[in-house]
Amino acid sequence: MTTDLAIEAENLARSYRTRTGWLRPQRKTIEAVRGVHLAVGRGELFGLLGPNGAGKTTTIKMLNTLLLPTSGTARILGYDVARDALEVRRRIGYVFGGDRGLYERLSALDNLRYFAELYGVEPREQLPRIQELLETVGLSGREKERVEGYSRGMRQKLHIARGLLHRPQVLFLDEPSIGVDPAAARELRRVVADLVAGGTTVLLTTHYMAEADELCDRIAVIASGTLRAEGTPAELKDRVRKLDVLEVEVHDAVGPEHLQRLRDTAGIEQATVETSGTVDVVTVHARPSHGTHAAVLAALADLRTGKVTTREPTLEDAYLSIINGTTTGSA
Ligand SMILES: Nc1ncnc2c1ncn2[C@@H]1O[C@H](COP(=O)(O)OP(=O)(O)OP(=O)(O)O)[C@@H](O)[C@H]1O
Repeated sequence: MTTDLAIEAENLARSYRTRTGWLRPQRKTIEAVRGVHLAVGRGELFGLLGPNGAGKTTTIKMLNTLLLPTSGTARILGYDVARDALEVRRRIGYVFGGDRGLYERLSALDNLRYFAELYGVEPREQLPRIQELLETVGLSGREKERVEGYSRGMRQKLHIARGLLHRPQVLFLDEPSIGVDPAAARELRRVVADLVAGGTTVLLTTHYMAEADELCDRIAVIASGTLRAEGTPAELKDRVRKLDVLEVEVHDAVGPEHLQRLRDTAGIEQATVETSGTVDVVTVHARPSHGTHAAVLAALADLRTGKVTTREPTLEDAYLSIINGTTTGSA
């Protein structure tokens, strides 16, 4: 089957039926994914970003045949995920973050041997393929150790090696760097970038904006089951480039009333706060104006403020602006 697209979705939707309550249980339908369109080219590294519960994992599970769509269609390398599930499975790998999916009491080598058997890798190809993958992910020399002694970063690398055993053309990476330290996360990014350089198509979900910015060719932002924006990291950042980003250090606790005061100020599109060490840092997105500086400080007048800085918008600024609804549509 020939198509330039590795991943396609048209109007893809999935709802879950659940029960709420205990004494008087009631049926409830959750529309996790509501009509998603995707077109990912072969060899692309595509990021799917969104807040918790946005529908990222549900989307991935439909694309990799683990869940049937409630409506809509999806194809991987031209094969329909519902009708040609076997053909799809042969060509994809799935790696998810966290602790599931590996045998703790076995060595990394034995884990990979087991999965190679399970994925139907030819017996005489198994060992060379495993050695090659251990090399790719940087675990050579540690493969005889039991997984229970592995660090988070090493486990993630092993997960990636497992997902690549059968040489998938399309790899789904669901939060690969969750809980991994910065040095190990950088190593993982190198592994992912190398895979894409070698021609693998990757669909990645992550909550780390800097990771998405560094790695992804294109990004789609999903919230409440619908796509809110799509474009290259640069295109997404351009949406907020017309805004000034102001950061104010505050040495007292910033309350919801301060944020509300800021949001009610003319020209301010967004105000958020994050605690960094002993200070609260208030970030404000504002339309460029001479008065912004003074207006922001006035809104925080009852607090002890420190350094005020203006900086270039980051992908995180663009992301927050998209999911909070201050920018919409395709880039
Ligand atoms: N098996 C299930 N049964 C019922 N509801 C579910 C099920 N799986 C997911 N949901 C709901 O569907 C919605 C989307 O969940 P999903 O796991 O796809 O989000 P996500 O974007 O991957 O979130 P996170 O970033 O937290 O992993 C959420 O409201 C979630 O509670």
